[in-house]
Amino acid sequence: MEKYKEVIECVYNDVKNIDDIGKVASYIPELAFVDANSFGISITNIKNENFGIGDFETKFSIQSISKVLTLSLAYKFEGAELWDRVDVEPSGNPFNSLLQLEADLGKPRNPFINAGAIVICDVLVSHLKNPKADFLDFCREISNNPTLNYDEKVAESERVSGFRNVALCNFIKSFGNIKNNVEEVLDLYFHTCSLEMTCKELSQIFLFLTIDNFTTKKGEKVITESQTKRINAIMLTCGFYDESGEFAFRVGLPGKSGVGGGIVAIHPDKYCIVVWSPKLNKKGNSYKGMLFLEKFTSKTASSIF
Ligand SMILES: NC(=O)CC[C@H](N)C(=O)O
Repeated sequence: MEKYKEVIECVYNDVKNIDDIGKVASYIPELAFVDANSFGISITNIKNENFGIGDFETKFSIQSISKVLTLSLAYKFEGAELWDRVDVEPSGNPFNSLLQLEADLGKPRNPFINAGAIVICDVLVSHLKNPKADFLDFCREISNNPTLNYDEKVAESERVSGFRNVALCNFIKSFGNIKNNVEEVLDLYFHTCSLEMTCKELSQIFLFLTIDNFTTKKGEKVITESQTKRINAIMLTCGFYDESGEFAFRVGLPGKSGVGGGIVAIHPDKYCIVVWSPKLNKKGNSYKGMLFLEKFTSKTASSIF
């Protein structure tokens, strides 16, 4: 941890005051109220040792980072059958695009674009008695953190402004790939996106994808080793929408971003690192977050390649 700590302090100070060309997401009105200059980093290693700097203990909206959590639970339920409903190919398109869905007959390219995550939420609605409460329980259990919660204001803001997501869900349903009621599926989707966590909490919850054979405090396995490998692979190839290649090229770790400005990156068997800076580049990924991680993995020579 000492080696990482020194590099994090140094890169944090380097990146903190650079001219940030990004813009805070405002298409979900509630997200625009964030302090645009927030900047936090947290790293947790497989021994559960943690180090953080800056605003690493401030809660923010994790947005699409939640797509990894919903996928994990749906994969646990369905196993390999899940891939009949959603593919595992990079889309090369923006996260909220409708473009490929018609040609692909309502089967989303991957679970980390909005279309794919909406199908994953439909799978969860089919399996869970109380989808919102049960999914939250799953997150609380794998993180051993009973304080995790949704931000109802953000969820409501998404509901009233989520025209594209409503379109996506209805369009996919027209192909038969949404089995439940559209409102119920979207209600779960908007809530999962509204989950709020700190950088520290995020770097801890994702230990289940960092550590082989991870078990919860109750001694239960979350997903199998093979499932862990596959989810990390999808993060590497699809975690940053049409900038996934760029992230793999510059940072070299499996990761996932959200329009709240958070990025989670995993070095399997070593650590999980999280950066939060709300100003986003044109592809919807945190501008400073990507820069920080590029410098961090370069200086520590700790990418997976
Ligand atoms: N990329 C993201 O973080 C997008 C999530 C956002 N809730 C949406 O549905 O548009």
